[in-house]
Amino acid sequence: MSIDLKSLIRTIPDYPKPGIRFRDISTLLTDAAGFTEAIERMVSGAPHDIDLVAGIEARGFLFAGGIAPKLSAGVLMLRKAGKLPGPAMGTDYALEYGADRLEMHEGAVPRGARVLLVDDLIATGGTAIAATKLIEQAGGVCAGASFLIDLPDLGGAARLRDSGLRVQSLIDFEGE
Ligand SMILES: O=P(O)(O)OC[C@H]1O[C@H](OP(=O)(O)OP(=O)(O)O)[C@H](O)[C@@H]1O
Ligand SMILES: Nc1ncnc2[nH]cnc12
Repeated sequence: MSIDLKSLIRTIPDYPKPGIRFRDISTLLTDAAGFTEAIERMVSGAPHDIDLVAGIEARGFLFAGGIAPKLSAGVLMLRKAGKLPGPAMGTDYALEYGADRLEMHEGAVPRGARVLLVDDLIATGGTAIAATKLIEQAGGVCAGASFLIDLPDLGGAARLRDSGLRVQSLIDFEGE
């Protein structure tokens, strides 16, 4: 029997700002069976001819680290501004509750490498679209995107699909 992964997500109202319903994955992460099943389902819905799994800091790292070995792929860290030690390239983007910048090491993506983008959640899609731009700017091919959670009311997954990307998510919070 499959686990009801949605029941393992906790919703915290008015975090980090009034009006935001924060979908907290920490309660799924501490559930060993739930986290294991989430990784297995993300792997089975993703394209398998992948060279690198790109995880978005911070929560995306957890899923990228779980998925990549199962696809025999490496992990590409997409970090927030100023965290990488080597020469980096980056892009600025808007969030549901602010603004941020994503960076990656120059030369981290071999030309033509097939990259699966992974994060815990997609909302407006600002972060994921910035990530796909960065991967492509670096010479990689964004072969798909996998999220644990989609907030369809904010339209991010639809925007990504409209750009031609294969997108999967396991859990939706719609109109709630
Ligand atoms: O689709 P979007 O509207 O761009 O929002 C989605 C992003 O927001 C959250 O990260 P956050 O920026 O809160 O960073 P964190 O993981 O470091 O807490 C989430 O983990 C995604 O990366
Ligand atoms: N509502 C939300 N909950 C958790 N992470 C988010 N990232 C953007 N919107 C979010």
